[in-house]
Amino acid sequence: MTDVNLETLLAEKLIGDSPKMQQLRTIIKFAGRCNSSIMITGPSGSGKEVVADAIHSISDRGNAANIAVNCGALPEHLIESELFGHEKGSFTGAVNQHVGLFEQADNGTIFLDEIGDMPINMQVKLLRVLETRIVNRVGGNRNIGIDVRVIAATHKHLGESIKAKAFREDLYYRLCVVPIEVPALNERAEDIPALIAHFLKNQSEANPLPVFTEEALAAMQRYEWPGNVRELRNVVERASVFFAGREIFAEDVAILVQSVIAPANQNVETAASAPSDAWAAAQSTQGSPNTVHRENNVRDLNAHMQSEERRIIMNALDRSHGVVSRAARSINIKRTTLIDKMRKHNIDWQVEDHTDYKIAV
Ligand SMILES: Nc1ncnc2c1ncn2[C@@H]1O[C@H](COP(=O)(O)OP(=O)(O)OP(=O)(O)O)[C@@H](O)[C@H]1O
Repeated sequence: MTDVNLETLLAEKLIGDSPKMQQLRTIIKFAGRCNSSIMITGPSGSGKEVVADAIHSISDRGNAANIAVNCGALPEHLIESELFGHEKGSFTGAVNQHVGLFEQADNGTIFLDEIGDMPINMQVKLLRVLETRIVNRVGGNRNIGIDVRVIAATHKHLGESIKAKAFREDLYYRLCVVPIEVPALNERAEDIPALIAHFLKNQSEANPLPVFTEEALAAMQRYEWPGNVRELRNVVERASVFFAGREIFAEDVAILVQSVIAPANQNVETAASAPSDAWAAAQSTQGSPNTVHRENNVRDLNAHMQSEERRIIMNALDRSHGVVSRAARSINIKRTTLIDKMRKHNIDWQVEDHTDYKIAV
């Protein structure tokens, strides 16, 4: 691939020209040329999968398979056979032979998303495959050689998982040959107008597009974007419906971002028509009187944030009648992330007597 083609491809896939994005593109170009394992970190929705996809596309493996696996979404008892395959009859339900994802990705790339969620016993097996480049199907006795480039990603601090013995240090170093960090959107607010234009271009042609005024763009750049680029994409989609063919002003931005997080001192019903905390912060660099008052009452920021997170999750689950996927969508996080957080906060259907929270939905 010529340098010009490579630049064009990267510019199409990864929108944004801020210094942080330019730096990221430089690392991606380097990563595309080498064959080492890569660990991509960064907050949820920041674009880790987009980066992994870009690396695959510009690499020599670009024409071979690029297989993405969400390690947090695979049921624990199926992970091994999903990743490495199984032979017919190797366990109850194995009615056919199954070629695992590693074999399917031969000569190409496998993207192991949410690697921090991989069960510890599978981490040992993954490490062995990375070291030997050989897979064994469950119930099989053949060594199958594979040539696969591994890209892993996580939004977790794996250092903490390693300390807690939930993630193997040897696997971490094996995967983290080329570490890449994707910055949060609020660290590159300069990219927001270009991202908005990009997402508007992808909207249905059925409705006339809205027009973000300069002041609305500035307000969007002041907002914190806790859900990063994914949240921005959702807000642009919402804008295309609410403001089809109309101009969007700064005050309209509050309406667009409001449904993401309810303010701390409001109940769920009233929160639906009020701007979010992050929006309140964006409105004024001084903070509104309301914000200042709430902050003065906070004596332990960590504990406060934990209890806020729990409260928001409980409200979302209540509104979705315990349907986890719907609750996750309503607060703009992945279903697997919500399940993680439910575990962290000990939310389950046994604890809460009034609602039947269905973790597996
Ligand atoms: N730089 C970018 N240019 C264009 N689209 C982007 C960019 N970054 C992210 N996106 C879009 O934002 C959304 C979220 O990106 P992605 O899934 O890559 O995030 P992630 O960091 O992998 O999230 P998670 O941690 O939740 O898996 C996707 O729709 C993606 O296409």
